[in-house]
Amino acid sequence: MAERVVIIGGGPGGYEAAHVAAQAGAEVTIVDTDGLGGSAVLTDCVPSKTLIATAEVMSELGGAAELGLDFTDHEGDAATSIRVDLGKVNARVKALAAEQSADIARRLDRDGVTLVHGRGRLDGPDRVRVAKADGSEETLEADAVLLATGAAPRTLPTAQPDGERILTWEQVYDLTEVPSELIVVGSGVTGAEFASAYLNLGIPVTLVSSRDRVLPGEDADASGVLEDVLTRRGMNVLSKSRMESVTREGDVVTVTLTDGRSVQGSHCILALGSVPNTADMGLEEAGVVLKDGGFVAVDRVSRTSARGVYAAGDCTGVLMLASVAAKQGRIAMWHLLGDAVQPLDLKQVSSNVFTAPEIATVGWSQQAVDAGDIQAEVVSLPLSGNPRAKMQGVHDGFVKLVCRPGTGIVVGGVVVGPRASELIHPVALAVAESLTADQLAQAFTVYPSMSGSVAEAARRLHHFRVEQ
Ligand SMILES: Cc1cc2nc3c(=O)[nH]c(=O)nc-3n(C[C@H](O)[C@H](O)[C@H](O)COP(=O)(O)OP(=O)(O)OC[C@H]3O[C@@H](n4cnc5c(N)ncnc54)[C@H](O)[C@@H]3O)c2cc1C
Ligand SMILES: NC(=O)c1ccc[n+]([C@@H]2O[C@H](COP(=O)([O-])OP(=O)(O)OC[C@H]3O[C@@H](n4cnc5c(N)ncnc54)[C@H](O)[C@@H]3O)[C@@H](O)[C@H]2O)c1
Repeated sequence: MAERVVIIGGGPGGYEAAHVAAQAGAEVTIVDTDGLGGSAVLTDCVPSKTLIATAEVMSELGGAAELGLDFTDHEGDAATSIRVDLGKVNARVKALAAEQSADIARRLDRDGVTLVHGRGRLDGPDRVRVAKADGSEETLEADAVLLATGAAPRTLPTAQPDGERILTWEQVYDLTEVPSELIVVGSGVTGAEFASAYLNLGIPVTLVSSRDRVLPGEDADASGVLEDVLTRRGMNVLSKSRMESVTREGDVVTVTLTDGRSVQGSHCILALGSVPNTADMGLEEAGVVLKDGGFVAVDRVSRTSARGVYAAGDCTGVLMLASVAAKQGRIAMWHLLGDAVQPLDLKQVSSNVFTAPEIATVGWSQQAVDAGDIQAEVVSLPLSGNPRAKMQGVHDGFVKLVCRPGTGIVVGGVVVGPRASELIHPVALAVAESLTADQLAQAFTVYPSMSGSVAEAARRLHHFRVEQ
């Protein structure tokens, strides 16, 4: 008899696992509350990158004068005024997210996956109870369960979203009018991306950052470049500033800081991190151990502490990325169904911060090298010397490579610049395949191209070995 797999949560952790299990012949059911694609497709990853696509065009137009495009008429007045129609942008964002969700539903249907709408909870390790919107309940028996319930925006009792002017990142797409003065609280990846996007859409932005720099988790040189660019473009970055509360009076939102200062604006986005969707799910009763903050504890093949119960994605708190969620989900199913499986290796994950400029990273970091966690050489090359960058008016950014001293094997890298998300791929390939810097340098790059800087950085790591 086919294995009965029940997956709770229809985001990338859940739906990618469903494909693997269905293709292997399992009988698969996804239980989901919000719609297939999960937060990744409906509220987080896809909508934010669609918004950022519009912001990117605005940002490129901002640099057009340097390339000889004149936006003024003969009297020197602006002949073309470019303004964002946020209503239109957000309608496009929502339509695209809905279409992607429908696309995922069609593909799962084709694979024979059953979808049950409702909220799932464990009733022991091998039974899932689903509470449906109409008040009815369904019980699903399972040989294995995958928890893939994701996470939700963190708020504070003193900073409660009202959905109009005090917003979580999930609520920004209901805006139809352009904020006159936006305050973004939190300078992690979410906060930095929204602050950068709205700034590039022409909106004055204040970024409240509790740490001494934006993106405290990223490469220090990269976040330095970003902060420099953001402040040059007019962003008000308040560092070492912790928000105490957010209040609203009429059209004015006030963010009060713990040191007594306050900042006012028309709208505020809270980007304070996430909390896992693991409460009231019968997890601990079923033997599933939770870590600090309520995240599900898993091993590198996505097993929880309860036999037959796996977990994937943001609910595990392991590098909260859509790509990692999907990989954890697939690994869980490969392991369950006895297929060849390689445990999750976070050192191979490439990620990108979609700010302008973008920051892409893979493998070991310079921070780890500096801390002595790994012995490695680091080379950094500014993009400003790259011929293509000069032609395109790109002044900020760099390529950094991290490589083992003896073997020359590339173990990490950072790219800061336009489309860094694409430029990181050769470095990710080198890390995944244990290529040496010499091998990376040997491959032809197009002249002129930004990727020429990746090869140039690799050439800098070459050590001449002269025969004695
Ligand atoms: C603003 C923002 C931008 C991001 N951008 C990127 C990006 O560019 N690239 C990237 O790789 N990552 C990005 N991420 C991270 C990415 O969105 C998450 O890592 C990803 O969504 C995790 O997928 P998941 O399957 O674990 O959960 P989710 O996508 O959150 O899906 C979980 C689903 O389960 C449902 N659910 C919850 N509880 C239950 C229950 N009890 N019963 C049934 N269903 C339930 C939820 O409603 C949801 O639909 C971004 C995150 C944010 C906040
Ligand atoms: N492009 C992407 O892939 C992408 C985009 C967004 C998020 N994500 C992922 O989602 C995860 C979460 O990122 P995030 O940025 O949402 O959360 P985070 O936890 O990384 O950052 C939240 C920030 O808010 C700050 N903060 C908390 N309380 C505060 C207060 N009272 N005042 C001021 N600052 C305060 C914290 O110090 C922290 O720096 C990350 O793992 C990230 O990789 C990925």
